[in-house]
Parts: sequence; structure tokens; C-alpha cells
Amino acid sequence: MFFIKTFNKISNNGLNCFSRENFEIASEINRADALLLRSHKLAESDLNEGLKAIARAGAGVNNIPVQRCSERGVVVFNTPGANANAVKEIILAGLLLGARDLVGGLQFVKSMSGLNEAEMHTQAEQGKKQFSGCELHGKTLGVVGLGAIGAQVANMALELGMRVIGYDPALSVESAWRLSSRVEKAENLASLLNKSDFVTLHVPAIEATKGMISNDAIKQFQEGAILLNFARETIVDLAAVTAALNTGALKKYITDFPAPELIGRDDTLIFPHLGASTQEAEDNCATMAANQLIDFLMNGNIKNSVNFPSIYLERSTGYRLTFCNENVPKVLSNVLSLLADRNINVIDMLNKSRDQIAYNILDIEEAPSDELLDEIRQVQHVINVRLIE
Ligand SMILES: NC(=O)c1ccc[n+]([C@@H]2O[C@H](COP(=O)([O-])OP(=O)(O)OC[C@H]3O[C@@H](n4cnc5c(N)ncnc54)[C@H](O)[C@@H]3O)[C@@H](O)[C@H]2O)c1
Ligand SMILES: O=C(O)CC[C@@H](O)C(=O)O
Repeated sequence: MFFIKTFNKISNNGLNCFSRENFEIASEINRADALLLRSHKLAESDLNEGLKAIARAGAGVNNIPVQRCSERGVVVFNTPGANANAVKEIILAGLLLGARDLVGGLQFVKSMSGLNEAEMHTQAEQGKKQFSGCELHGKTLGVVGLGAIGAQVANMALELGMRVIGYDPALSVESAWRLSSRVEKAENLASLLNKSDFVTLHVPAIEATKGMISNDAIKQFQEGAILLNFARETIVDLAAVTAALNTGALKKYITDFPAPELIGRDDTLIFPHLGASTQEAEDNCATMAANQLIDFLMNGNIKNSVNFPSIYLERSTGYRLTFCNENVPKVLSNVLSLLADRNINVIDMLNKSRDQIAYNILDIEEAPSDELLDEIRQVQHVINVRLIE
């Protein structure tokens, strides 16, 4: 039986992937084999003894102490692309709300309560000039980060008749395949910023993107540009953005991340982290996260981890040994020698590494004793060992 501890509300579509025969799932579990969460900020103290994996039903993993997990051999999964369509659609809303004062117009009509139809008509026709805007067609959108979400946003904007410029110095081959060839490539952030009427951010919250929209970056924007940030709060220096809004250097800031200094301004539109809050995205993320956890816990296979290599080996015996180790020479050969000393035959095996971590799957012909498992745990540089039967 595996114990899965959940944080946040996880879609039933995902929870129902776990068979009750093999898994117990609850929000209150003391010694979890795996954690399943959305945006809950994990503390190091949440990484209990015996924890094997964490699945983030979503893209961003800045709420998980990934480095600490790697040191302890805990596999961290996310669900790339599973909520990209939801975010693409909220960006469409953000672009439209940026181009036209639809919110102001709605509030204006709300204030008409008590008027009769004729009065409303007169007020509407006289007042509407305050809320006129521009069209997206023909404007330039700069997309910073062209991964699962950025690529969909870029392609959508082309369909709206926008010119699209993208910047992503680490674009993956899969993302490049998804991206329309009509998206223009910026060589650096500044050259994207100084050509764009709208700029939308789709980069992860990592050290390299912290404060990416800084005072210096703001100087590169076109006068009166509109900035959308549905990626993460840390990517934008809020002092720089509010100063730019005050001078009109930026016209509007539209974001998914509330902050005290943004509240009460007419030039900000702030959502409560709603980008991935659609039934479809919640179902997709939870199902993908659950299936990744199940295959890892039941078979040791790894797909869509942010700290471990991808690895898949068809089961060929009833005894599967998996272990992870620091990525240095001789660890695998030392473990194989221990198995050979006990005359245990290896039928199939796979070894993969990523950065500082190596991970191994060995299908063996017979059950190893507890003593042997302990000896393997003692091999220098081995981090953790599992026997999957
Ligand atoms: N508001 C929400 O609800 C919501 C929902 C999903 C994702 N997100 C955020 O959006 C981020 C992106 O999601 P995704 O699914 O597209 O991730 P992704 O990993 O598919 O794409 C991120 C892209 O950013 C690029 N990148 C990294 N550093 C960069 C830099 N310095 N400059 C330019 N590009 C850079 C990467 O090369 C990659 O192509 C997530 O990490 C998360 O923080 C927010
Ligand atoms: O779970 C959510 O609602 C938000 C998820 C989103 O921020 C992500 O990074 O995928």
C-alpha cells in the first residue's frame, strides 16, 4: 500500500486514477510515500522520512524545495503543457482587457441602477467615449518564454492578426516544433521590449528570471506599452512597474498575482492566480500528475520530472530494484558486484543521469534479502534504494 498526501483541491479525475487496492489518499497522512499538490508552498519539514516523490499538478515548481529533494533522492514531477490552453485563453482575455476598457464600461453601466431605459440610453451614448480602446489586430505582441504556454500564446496572437516577437534563449526542440514560423525571433530581451505594444511573460520563476522586468528593462519598453504577467510575481520588480505606471511609461499592468502596491489603481488588472483554474486544466493536471506518480511508485519509471532523468523500462521480472546515487563513477558497478556476490542474475537494466543525480532500474531474477538491500544502501554515493515487487 502506498500513502499519498494531498495539498490543495485536486480534481477527482486525478484522484480516481489511484486504485484503492494499492493507494491510500488523504490530506492527513503522517508518513507519505508521495505528495500531490498544486500551489501549496512546501516547507522542508513537509519532506517526511520515507518520502519518494512529489507531483505538482501544474507547471511551476517554485513552491517546492527542489534542490533539497534532489539531495534526498525525492523525485519531483510536474505536468508540462497540461494547463497551457487555460493560460492561453486567460491571456486572450488579458489582451482584450488591456486593449479596451471593458471593465470600466461594465462598472459605468452598473452605476446606472435606478435610471429608466431612456436615461440609460442617453448616459451610455454620452459616456462611452471614456471607454474606447484599440484593436489587437496589427499590434505587436512580445512573448517572453516560448515553452508550452508561450508557444500557444504566440500562435494564438498570430491568428488575431498581431505581429508576434518571441524571446527564449533556451527554446526546446519540442517547443520550436509547436511554434509558428511566423513568430519573429528576438536576439535579446531589449529588442523584444522596444518593438512590442503588449508584452506577456511565460518564463519559470528561477534565479535567472528573478526581477527580469527591472528598472533597466522598463527603459526598453515602448512608451505606453501594456505588460501581462501570468507567470509568477518574482519575475517583475513591482517598484519598477508601479513607477513606470505613474509616469505613463507603462499604460497597464495585468497580472495573476495580487500585491498591496497594485490594489486600488485604475491602471492595474489583478486576478487571484486564476490562470489554470478551469475544470479542463485541473482535470488534465491532476490526471497527468497521478499517472506519473503511479508509474513511479509501482514500476520505478520516471516521466516529466524536473530533477531526475526520464527513464522507462518494461517489467521483465517480479523483482525490480531501483536506486539513485550521486552521479559519480563506480556506483553501479559496486552495486552489481554485490548482486553478483549473492549469485543474483540481472535480467534487464537501465541507468540514466541528469546533472548531479543518477538513477538505475535493475530487474533481477530473485528476491534480494533485507541484508543485501541494506548493503546496497551503504554503498558510497547511493542515496536511496527501493525494491518493487
Ligand atoms: N498563472 C497560472 O496559473 C500559471 C499556470 C501555468 C504556468 N504558470 C507559470 O508559467 C510558467 C511557464 O509555464 P510553461 O508551461 O510554459 O513552462 P515551460 O517550461 O514549458 O516554458 C518555459 C519557457 O521559458 C523559457 N525560459 C527560461 N528562462 C528564460 C529566460 N531567462 N528568458 C526567456 N525564456 C526563458 C524556457 O526555455 C521555456 O521554453 C510556469 O513556470 C509557471 O510559473 C502560471
Ligand atoms: O494550480 C493552480 O491553480 C496554478 C498552477 C500554475 O500556477 C502552474 O504553475 O501550473
